[in-house]
Amino acid sequence: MITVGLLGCGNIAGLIAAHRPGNIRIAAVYDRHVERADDLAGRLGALACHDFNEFMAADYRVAVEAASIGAVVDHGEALLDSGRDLVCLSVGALADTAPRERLVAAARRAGRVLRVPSGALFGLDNAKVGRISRLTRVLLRTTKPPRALGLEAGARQLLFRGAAGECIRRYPKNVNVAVALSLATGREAEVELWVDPAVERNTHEVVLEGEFGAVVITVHNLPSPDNPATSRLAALSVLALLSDLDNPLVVGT
Ligand SMILES: NC(=O)C1=CN([C@@H]2O[C@H](COP(=O)(O)OP(=O)(O)OC[C@H]3O[C@@H](n4cnc5c(N)ncnc54)[C@H](O)[C@@H]3O)[C@@H](O)[C@H]2O)C=CC1
Ligand SMILES: O=C([O-])CC(=O)C(=O)O
Repeated sequence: MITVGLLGCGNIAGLIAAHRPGNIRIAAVYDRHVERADDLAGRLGALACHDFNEFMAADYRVAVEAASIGAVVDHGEALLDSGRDLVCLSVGALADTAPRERLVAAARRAGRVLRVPSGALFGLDNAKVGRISRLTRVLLRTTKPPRALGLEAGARQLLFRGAAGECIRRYPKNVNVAVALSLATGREAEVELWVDPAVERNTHEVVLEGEFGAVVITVHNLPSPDNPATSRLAALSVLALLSDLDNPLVVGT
């Protein structure tokens, strides 16, 4: 049984709770909105933590952050130092070298692992060959319905083109995947962020070229029910990651 503490009781946490398989028990939940923690804990029979100290004191093996970049910056190190693995969805917190190195150092000190799930993307598994064999192009082209960014647009519109680190600074709730792709490949991704009133799904195109050859992967993600910016796949991907922690047969690089 894998025991989990959920940091953040919003949309992804709700999906994790609804779809969790039998080998995962959510033992404790924490949100800065106390009523969200109470509500989710009530549905799960978990401990509702009303502040971060309570969450630290609770008994679970893996912390899953589904909150915000700020939550990772504020609490990531303490969670790792306490001897838990940390699964981090707000990957934008790892875009800059200094905070990333602080978290990695904490994981190393504690002998634990900071895990970045595939989230809303497919293809991070073999994208990791970029750390072994040269890639000449790493591009993420993301297209979302305007409402996912709280915008109205009459036509397809390019919001941003440039480096992943700059894109996540400008759109911290929409392109965590760009930072995940950069970390996987070891090369900062170029990003195009579009809004398009003609699309219903959050669409991510991953384009990689290099010594291995070339690949284009397009993911057409259903948005999640309570947050159109976030794809359902991101929550399911965390459950797949957690399920593998105790698995004697692990598939995928
Ligand atoms: N890596 C990936 O592929 C993806 C990552 N994300 C990221 O995952 C995170 C969660 O997404 P959702 O569940 O859709 O968001 P949400 O907004 O529905 O829920 C986030 C919850 O966390 C709580 N929270 C935020 N900061 C907190 C803090 N410092 N301390 C305690 N509670 C805090 C909020 O009150 C809220 O209830 C976001 O940062 C989002 O950008 C979303 C989609 C894909
Ligand atoms: O859920 C998605 O499609 C991607 C997303 O919001 C993110 O990476 O922050």
